Amino acid sequence: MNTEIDISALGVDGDGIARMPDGERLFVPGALAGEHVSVQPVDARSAHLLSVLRPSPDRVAPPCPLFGQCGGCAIQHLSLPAALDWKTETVVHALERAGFADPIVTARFQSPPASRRRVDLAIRRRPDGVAIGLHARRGDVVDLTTCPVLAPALFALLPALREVTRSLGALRQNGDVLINQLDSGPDLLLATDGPLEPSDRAKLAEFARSQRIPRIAWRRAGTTDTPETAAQTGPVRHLFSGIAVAPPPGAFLQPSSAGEAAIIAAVLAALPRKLNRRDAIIELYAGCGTLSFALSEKARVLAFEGHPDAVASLRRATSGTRVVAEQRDLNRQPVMARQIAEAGAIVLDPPYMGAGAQMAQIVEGRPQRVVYVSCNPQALSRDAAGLKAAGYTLDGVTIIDQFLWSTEVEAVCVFSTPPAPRRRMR
Ligand SMILES: C[S@@+](CC[C@H](N)C(=O)[O-])C[C@H]1O[C@@H](n2cnc3c(N)ncnc32)[C@H](O)[C@@H]1O
Repeated sequence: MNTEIDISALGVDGDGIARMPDGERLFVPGALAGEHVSVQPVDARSAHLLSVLRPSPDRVAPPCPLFGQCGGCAIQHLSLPAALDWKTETVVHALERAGFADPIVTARFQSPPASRRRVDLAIRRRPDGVAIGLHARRGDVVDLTTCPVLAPALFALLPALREVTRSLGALRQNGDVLINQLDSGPDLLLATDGPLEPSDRAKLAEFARSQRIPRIAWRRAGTTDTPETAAQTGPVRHLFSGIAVAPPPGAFLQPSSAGEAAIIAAVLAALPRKLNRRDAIIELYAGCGTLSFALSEKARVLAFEGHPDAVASLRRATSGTRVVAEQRDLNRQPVMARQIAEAGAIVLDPPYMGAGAQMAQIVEGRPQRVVYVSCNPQALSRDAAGLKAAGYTLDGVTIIDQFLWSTEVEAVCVFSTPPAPRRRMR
């Protein structure tokens, strides 16, 4: 039976939320906060949007014809300024839940459309060819025939990529491809559900030559095997703060270069003023050095990273710099409180699940400045609660929206604590 309801909020997945008379929440995909809508209930917790009777002033026409089918974007019906406000609130609420009342938002950044330089796409063989794209929210792959998010150079590869993957014996039904748009050109990590035959390698080599792709790596789909090089036409190279790094296939890269610059600027601005040349910054979850070389302009950097290939590429680039890189699984073997305590500052950029066991050592080490780069407000809330309990203040937070039209948001948070009082000698 159709019902009219008021939408009171936008949930973390981008669905409208209505409060029902029994206090339960009803999720309505496609509806926005403040709207009066007509819905058809699907089950006790969700409903299908039939029509918007009173639209939000923030509602806009989605810029992409695939919106609603393709699972890549969740909030194209919300204006970009309103999306940035909503993402800001998500981070602010996460910090409030951790105990920091009224966080000061120091700066906000939103990347422009058509600037995404890293993407992970699914590949499906179909009777009429190959589809390459993102999964529908609860369904199959939607062929990416247009995309307002991807950088044009990256999107331009897709037609030729469809053709070459269609011809591969290694692609039986399913595969995926991670593309990093590096300074040296597109870097592809292809995974397929069948083994790579010599004839496949020849086709990939020709594709790499014709598309000016320096490297195509391959591994079996569904595995985390070390990728093998399937085709190489030239060196792989990417500059981080002017230092050339050769990232491994599928390396973590910030999704846009402007977003990367905004994160670096916020992290550098957060460092203590009195750092001197002998101080060391401890950088945790350093990847291939996105932040490391920028930080090294301020002090020595001890950079810890768990992925062996990432840390190897970082290490190869450190000669002549003030960065020392060490491989460490920071869940199993965190940097201990005693070493943390001696650092001039701690900079951490943990994965989606947050800093886990490493956070306990940071809290115990009580460094004066902790700069936390977050990609998940829930994990940030958990980790920041430990800092609050230890007496830290939150100096400010920078909001970074570089996953345009998705529900993802990043933040750079600056935490400080006064030095521990010295014990008097009796
Ligand atoms: C969000 S990325 C940040 C990388 C880098 N700071 C950047 O901006 O490019 C998180 C990094 O944490 C690393 N990582 C994930 N789990 C880890 C662990 N248990 N120990 C150490 N590093 C880990 C990943 O390999 C990845 O490089």
